[in-house]
Amino acid sequence: MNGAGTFASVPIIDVAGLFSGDPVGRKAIANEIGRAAGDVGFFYIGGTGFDFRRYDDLLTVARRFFALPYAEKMRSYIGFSRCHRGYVPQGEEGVFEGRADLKEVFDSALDLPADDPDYLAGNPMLGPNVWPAIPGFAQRVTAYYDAVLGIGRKLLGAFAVALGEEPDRFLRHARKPPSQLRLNHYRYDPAAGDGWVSGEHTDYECFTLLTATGPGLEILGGDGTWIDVPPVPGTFVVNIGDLMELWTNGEFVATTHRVRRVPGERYSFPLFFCVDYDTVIRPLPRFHRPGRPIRRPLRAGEHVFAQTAQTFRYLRNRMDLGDLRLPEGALGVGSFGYDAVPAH
Ligand SMILES: O=C(O)CCC(=O)C(=O)O
Ligand SMILES: [Fe+2]
Repeated sequence: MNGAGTFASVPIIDVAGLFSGDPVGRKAIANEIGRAAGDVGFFYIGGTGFDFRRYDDLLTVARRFFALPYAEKMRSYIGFSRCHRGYVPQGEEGVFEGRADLKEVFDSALDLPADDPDYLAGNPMLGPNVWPAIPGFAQRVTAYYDAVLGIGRKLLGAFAVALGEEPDRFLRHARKPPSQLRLNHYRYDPAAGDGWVSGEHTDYECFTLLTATGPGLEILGGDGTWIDVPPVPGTFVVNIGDLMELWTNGEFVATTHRVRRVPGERYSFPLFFCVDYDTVIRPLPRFHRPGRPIRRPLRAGEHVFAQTAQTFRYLRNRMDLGDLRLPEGALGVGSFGYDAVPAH
């Protein structure tokens, strides 16, 4: 935790130059991205060239899926998958204080064949997706995933440049990463009062690229106040996750965030950009600074899985039964992010 100061707003960065051939322009944008990643841990990116019809298409099939009867959705239940794919009913996932989030989710990730060697070897995050029987669902989820992953690769290169590293410093570890795309559905409940529908947390991976249908996302400022991060048309919200915070020894910060209840139904689509499962993440030597303890290394996929296992009911049950153990040296939830005390 770098004890970052206060920030009043979340910057919007036009990243079009990252996709052009001009190295000077690319460096300037990378530096802007690096500043936002260090000061706030959250920023918007525009100018990505992303065709937002892919977002509309994804939203259409997400609506269709979540409108199915519960029993039908449960045919894709995540607990049936051996690599954490499928439907997450409300009550399945909870981050803090034992209270479950008030949302339902569909989880997908890199879609590997059933004979993938890591899957066959029992890797808990790598393997095939689960697809519900909705026409176009698999195609639209995949089209969105591939396009946004491509933008993520550009960003990962820009982070390296901003940090003074070789452009492929992180990218060379992103060959077969278990990056997840989540479809979050927050149902509208007129009887419910104020409060949050997704508890405060940091994201576990390198960084997240998010689209959403409306406001509700809030991030924790260094002074303990919550700041609104509503969607801005034509942009993605980007936020730093635990692994990038670790790699930079706290130079980039995995900012704590949560989702507030809003008067209406809400969908959001975070893509959590990860690196390869077995990548050992240890703080880069340039961030070994006086007064900043050097954090312990973690394996990328093991960290993501350990956090997941502590927050999903079906995995906690397996641990209770002794069928599953947390990886050696796994951290508890909430081990990253600002040290600020939240003002509730
Ligand atoms: O719904 C949102 O805007 C954010 C969701 C989120 O933070 C998450 O899924 O990790
Ligand atoms: Fe999140």
